Amino acid sequence: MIWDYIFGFASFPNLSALLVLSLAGWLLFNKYGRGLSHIKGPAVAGYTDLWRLWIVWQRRPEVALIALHKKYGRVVRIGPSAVSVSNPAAIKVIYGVKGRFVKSDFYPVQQTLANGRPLHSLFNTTDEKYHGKLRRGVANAYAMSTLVQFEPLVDSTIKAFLQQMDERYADKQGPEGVCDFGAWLQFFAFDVIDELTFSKRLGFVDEGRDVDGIIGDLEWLLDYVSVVGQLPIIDRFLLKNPLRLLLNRFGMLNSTSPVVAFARKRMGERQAKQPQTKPATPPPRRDFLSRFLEAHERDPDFFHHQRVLALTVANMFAGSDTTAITLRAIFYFLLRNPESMVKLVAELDGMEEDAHDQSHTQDPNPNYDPDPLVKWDNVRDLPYLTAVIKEALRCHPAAGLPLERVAPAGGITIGAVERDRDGDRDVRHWIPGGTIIGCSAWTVHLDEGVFGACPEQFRPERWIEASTEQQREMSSCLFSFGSGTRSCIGKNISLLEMYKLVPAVLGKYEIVLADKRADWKIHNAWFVKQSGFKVRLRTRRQK
Ligand code: HEM
Repeated sequence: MIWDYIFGFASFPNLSALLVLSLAGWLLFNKYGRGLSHIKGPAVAGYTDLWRLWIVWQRRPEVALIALHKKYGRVVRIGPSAVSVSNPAAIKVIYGVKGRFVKSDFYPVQQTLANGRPLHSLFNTTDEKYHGKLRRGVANAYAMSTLVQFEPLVDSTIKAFLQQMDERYADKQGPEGVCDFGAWLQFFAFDVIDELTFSKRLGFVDEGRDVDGIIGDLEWLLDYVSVVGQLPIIDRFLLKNPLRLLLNRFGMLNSTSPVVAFARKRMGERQAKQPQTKPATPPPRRDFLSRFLEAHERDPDFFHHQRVLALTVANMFAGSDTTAITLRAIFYFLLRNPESMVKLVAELDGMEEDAHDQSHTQDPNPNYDPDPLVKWDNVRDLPYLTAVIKEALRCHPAAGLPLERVAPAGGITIGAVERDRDGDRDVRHWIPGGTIIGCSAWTVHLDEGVFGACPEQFRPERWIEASTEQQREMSSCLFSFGSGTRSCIGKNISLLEMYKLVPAVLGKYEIVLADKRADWKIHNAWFVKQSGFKVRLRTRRQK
């Protein structure tokens, strides 16, 4: 009897109607049942995450987000269960050291595969306990005190970079002298991270090209993760579908990315070279891999080889494009603001002679370097250089999407009662537990209350003119490296690269834009990459 009823109902029109009703019910639940109806935003965004996906697909989500915050205020609903916050004060709440807001499912989409298994790295894991143990085990390798030991590794890549600039472009007329500087800065950033991690450059700078298609592969991955990350479930049907993983595990399909293949090869070489007995003193130049392998020796169960591999891959994934983007921003903004360029060059020229590394001159040997590089210790406190780097990080943050976290169970109140000339305004918002919430540096950095007037303008002076208290506030709200327990562990390394490369290039060349009328092009696929940044180089002087 009941079966007759069910089969009688299961006609095509009835099933279609049921489907339409369920879909409508689900959309309405998304819009009104998730506890976010009180937060303003584009109407469609409340119904489906496909809206976010579409915005990201168009490759300028940072522009869309800035416009949304201008229109709707500091808290904007960008999905059925997702909000973006542009209020700098929210950084402490969302990314605070207690780590109560865990990373969202956006991050595991970024896990690269090795033998059909996703690599859980420092960057992409959502497991806070695991992350804490992993980070504590290797934090020392990234510490400020370790930088001095990394300096020679950065120097060797800078020298290779300058040599290529000399041989290929410097002082050349016509099309021959036009250097795609943006591409070269990327070659530099990739080679530095290879050198720091494995003591071996892959050869991007030496060959002037994308070796083994690594840059192209990462670009593809970023295009994929930025879009799929808006609806992470799709990843299970595409890159991480179980059949694909299984075929990969049994060697019937090779989906190991070139970055992982490169890292694994280097690890294999290192392990083959390792002596049977431990040396009494560690080697003088310890790269990241040797430090990670030391962690493996201390705790082989936790830091097993797959994890060591994940750590090296995280360096390459998180440390190459981001640094290249910031370097491009520094040079580009300087070229677009000649008065800033003049001030910076004057500061660098004014450095004392001993700011240059002449350590090897004590040794009267053929290694004498007539063109020494500045030392980190001598440039790290230069006020204008520091202001330029901070301002470039502020105006063009490398990460171009909100750094998504999940609000803790029990929910949270964001905002405060604000007082202005018109009296008190209650701008508090209740965010239910489980909501995806995040700040994007692109919107946070436009806060006039923190960063001063005309925040859309590149003006390094704002970091110098501000009072000590304001400077502290600005630095704590500079969100380019994230904040809290999951903030960038490689920040010091990238600063080392910037503080060394910028003086090296500007000390050697006068740079001009190849075509002043041509703006760079921007492609935001999680990382906000620029292209079409071409220059000419004229040799200034030999030190
Ligand atoms: C200008 C250069 C860089 C920028 C702008 C940058 C930006 C960031 C940001 C925003 C995060 C936090 C992501 C989040 O919360 O979702 C992060 C994390 C991370 N970065 Fe960087 N980064 C840079 C350079 C580097 C370098 C050179 C390395 C490696 C040597 C590196 C390794 C990492 C790692 C491993 C994490 C994950 C940290 C954790 O969760 O514990 N980054 N970076």
